[in-house]
Amino acid sequence: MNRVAWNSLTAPERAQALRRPAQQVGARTREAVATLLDQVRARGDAAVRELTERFDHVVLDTFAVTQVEFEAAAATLAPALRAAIDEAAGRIEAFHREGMLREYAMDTAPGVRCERVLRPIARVGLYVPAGSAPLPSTALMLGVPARLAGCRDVVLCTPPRPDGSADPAVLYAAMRCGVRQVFKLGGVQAIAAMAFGTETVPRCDKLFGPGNGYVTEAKRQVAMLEGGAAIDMPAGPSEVLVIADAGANAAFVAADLLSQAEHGPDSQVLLLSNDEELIDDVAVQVTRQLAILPRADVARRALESSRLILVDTLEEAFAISNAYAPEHLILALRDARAWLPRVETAGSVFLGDWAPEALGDYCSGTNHVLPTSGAARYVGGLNVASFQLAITVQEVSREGIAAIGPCAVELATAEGLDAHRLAVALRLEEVAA
Ligand SMILES: NC(=O)c1ccc[n+]([C@@H]2O[C@H](COP(=O)([O-])OP(=O)(O)OC[C@H]3O[C@@H](n4cnc5c(N)ncnc54)[C@H](O)[C@@H]3O)[C@@H](O)[C@H]2O)c1
Ligand SMILES: N[C@H](CO)Cc1c[nH]c[nH+]1
Ligand SMILES: [Zn+2]
Repeated sequence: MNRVAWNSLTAPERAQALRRPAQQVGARTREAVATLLDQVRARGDAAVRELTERFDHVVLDTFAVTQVEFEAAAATLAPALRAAIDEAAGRIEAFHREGMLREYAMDTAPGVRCERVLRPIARVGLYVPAGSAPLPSTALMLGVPARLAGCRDVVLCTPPRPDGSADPAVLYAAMRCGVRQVFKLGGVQAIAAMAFGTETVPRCDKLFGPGNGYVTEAKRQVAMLEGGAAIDMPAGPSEVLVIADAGANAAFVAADLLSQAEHGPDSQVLLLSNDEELIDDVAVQVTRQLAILPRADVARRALESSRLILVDTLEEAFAISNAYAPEHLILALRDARAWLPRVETAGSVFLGDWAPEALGDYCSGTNHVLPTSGAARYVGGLNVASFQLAITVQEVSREGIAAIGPCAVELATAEGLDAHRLAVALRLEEVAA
């Protein structure tokens, strides 16, 4: 793996060391995605069918998963896997339920009642990746909060397998969340179908879920197009940043780095440590563990843009991490909790030697749909609120307008908006009469 000593790097070299491969989405990708979106928008299902043949090498007459397919999926799944999906769903639901927004109301002045009420987003589109590995856990991470929010229509797209079927574990996880509108579609064509609607895929108000560079770029573009759809966040190629001290277990750290590297060639994994010996040991462990990883080829490509970084102090490591804003941050530190206040940006944090990031991926209860490419500077991971509208309400009595009306009149006058002033002043006159 690439090793660097932070204090020996110039400013441009530091920027280069932390540059994400996914940020190098070139003009060519942007243009290709825009063209594919246009095709689906203009020609609906016919274009979706052609693109599925081109990119997934599958010819599909219909994309919708049938009741028979759902039942077959549940029946073919090994009982142990069904039980694991059920167990994970239970903890994800418990944690997300506890963190739900609440409605509230208060009197901001006598006779002025202000409230927040919550409504589900009516029709949401979920994307579950399956390009290089089907991710049933992602179906849970999306489906559980959508269900808790009470979304009326939940559409889910996931790429087809070579035989034209959908992954049975993804279907079982979808069913577990009450999702029955599932389409065997992947990539840009899936995002376009849910954003614009086609003859068979319903148009959705907001799209959710992770994906590769094409999926993430397609989401970015549909969010900017008139008649497109809102999106949750940029949730692209996986990342992890580990801050480890001399007492960390090198084999654990290496396994955590590789667990994200194996997601895709454009994943990025970083280790920051103030202990050179630990870095040596992690490098040895990475090589050793890579030798027996089935997805070693993918991981090796991700490691090309990954780094083992020697820092002078742990404080410096936190400064680097906060600037980088990683999707996942592992603190393999003695008394990791004591360092938590230093964390200013991150999608999800894992404290101590016994909290591998893979637990958050599957079953600790937190959500694994998290911001990548530095988006953790301004957005958090997926939660129930992502699927809700927070609507404010105000109810004002005669007493209320008498109390706060003059304030509005003053501000409207200052802004030179006379109709605003009048809307309040007329009522004030009536109340005074
Ligand atoms: N940030 C998060 O929260 C999070 C969570 C889970 C997974 N992920 C990431 O999701 C990604 C999953 O990627 P994946 O590839 O396995 O599955 P995917 O489902 O995202 O992408 C597969 C689809 O890409 C399309 N595609 C492939 N080559 C193309 C091309 N040349 N042009 C246009 N479209 C093309 C195909 O239609 C295919 O169906 C990984 O990068 C993983 O790290 C991120
Ligand atoms: N680590 C991924 C998010 O970057 C989520 C995931 C799903 N399955 C395994 N991992
Ligand atoms: Zn993962």
